[in-house]
Amino acid sequence: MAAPATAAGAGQGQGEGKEYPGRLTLYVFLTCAVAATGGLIVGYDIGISGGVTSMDAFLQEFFPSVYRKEQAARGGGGQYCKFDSQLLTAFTSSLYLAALVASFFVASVARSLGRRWSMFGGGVSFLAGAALNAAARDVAMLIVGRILLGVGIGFAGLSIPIYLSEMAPHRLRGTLNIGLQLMITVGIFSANLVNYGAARIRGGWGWRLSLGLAAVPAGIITTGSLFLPDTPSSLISRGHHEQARRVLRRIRGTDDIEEEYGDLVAASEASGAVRRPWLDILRRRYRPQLAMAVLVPFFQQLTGINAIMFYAPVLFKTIGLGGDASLMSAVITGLVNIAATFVSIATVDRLGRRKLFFQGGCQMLLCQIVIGTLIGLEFGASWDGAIPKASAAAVVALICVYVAGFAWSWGPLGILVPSEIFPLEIRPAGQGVSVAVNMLGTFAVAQAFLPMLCRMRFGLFYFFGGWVLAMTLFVAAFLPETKGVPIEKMGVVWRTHWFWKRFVADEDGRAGHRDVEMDYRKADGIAVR
Ligand SMILES: OC[C@H]1O[C@](O)(CO)[C@@H](O)[C@@H]1O
Repeated sequence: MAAPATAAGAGQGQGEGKEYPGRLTLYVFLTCAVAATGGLIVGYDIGISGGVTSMDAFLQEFFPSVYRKEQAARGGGGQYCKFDSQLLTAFTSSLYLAALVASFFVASVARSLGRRWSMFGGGVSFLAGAALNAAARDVAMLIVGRILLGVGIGFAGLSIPIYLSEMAPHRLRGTLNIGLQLMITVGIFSANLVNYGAARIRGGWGWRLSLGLAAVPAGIITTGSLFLPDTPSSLISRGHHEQARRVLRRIRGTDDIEEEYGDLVAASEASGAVRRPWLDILRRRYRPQLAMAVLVPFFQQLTGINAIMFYAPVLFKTIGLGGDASLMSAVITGLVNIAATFVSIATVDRLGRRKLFFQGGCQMLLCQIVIGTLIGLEFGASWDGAIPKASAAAVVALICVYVAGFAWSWGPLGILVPSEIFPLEIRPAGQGVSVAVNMLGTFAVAQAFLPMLCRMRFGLFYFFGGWVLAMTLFVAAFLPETKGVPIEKMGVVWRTHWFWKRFVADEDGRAGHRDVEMDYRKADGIAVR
């Protein structure tokens, strides 16, 4: 059923979209669900490292000096610094550097072989990494394994968000895209559970189980991707027109796909002129998208979320909860993370991206101020002994509220927004930039968190809080609303934005999308200059 086009607000560049015929079919839902399972590998890895690096047997075997330091701190004193070791953080963060490097060449694979094969490649590399890690005999094996996992994550992080955004009917793009973040949160949570169980295994081999079980999510996406069709956009841009039509008919559940197909072809033809996406992306007319591809993931990581995700067990141990209690608390934050992601799924295409960013930002900021103050008051600058039970419980509760705020705002939207703003010709390159920045940010936080906790102590929460304030103001002023705008017509949100229009306007004539966008703007009652 074709609904009439609705009017789009200009102001912030908000655009309500037009409607193509078709509906949400079971088929598109299932393909998106299978693709989203790739998020499990990303999440599993984020959740597993913190728990493993707090297991005594693992530390004794690979990082004996950290182990001795931790033992010495058990009697009290030095709480903020007991886990500070560069080698230990290198274990955690080597993966993110590898993913960063991988995201640069995956863009070419996604462009020339399609989104599906890049997902498959990611799964295979991740499988190999899991095997190597589970069998590790020395730090070198551990780190090579982590690098393979990182390459897997680079592949998945680049191709899955694009896949989802290209398959989804645009009215439900947010909802379906967030399936990926949902799977990331499920991955983190499963990893926390596995760690909780593995830490209890006698004989000190629990960490092998934790690292080896990464093969399960890797197996799921590797096999799953073999059954997925490629996206219509990707098929068209590689010249498979009939196949693209077939997929479009099937995913929209109607034969009346010519209008959408025509727009996709127009977008693809416009993009045909772009032969060097890595250079073209630097052109002035792509400046708004490039700015977002860099800043959105950069800010996402500076919320400080991964300080919690990686190190929740360490952090909770640091504030004096026992080993088990701290893993258990990490499990609780994991559950909150999943549950709150559903809020985003349910509201993102109705409320829009901006409202969620704004509400989530305010909630995180408040929590960070209160947590910092609470820990500061309890411990001050010198940290001796454990925090009283009531205060520790309050910190855990506040961290949950903070995680919830993140999970319906910057978590999913940090993936969704970059995947939906780029025109086809530079979409993989743009997503590559976004994944690279995300990985760099994740790496920096992973690497810097323990030394920062050691030096800034409770002030660390204020540090991240300051960034959350900055990003919330940034969104208010610079991020246009993208809900409901067809992905191939996204150019309109920049052309009607108070700030960004100056970058896109002067190259209009050469933009290629001009006609398509003009039609869209006329249809939607947007003033055409
Ligand atoms: O759910 C939290 C997780 O979500 C991400 O931000 C990905 O969007 C990760 O970096 C983080 O660990």
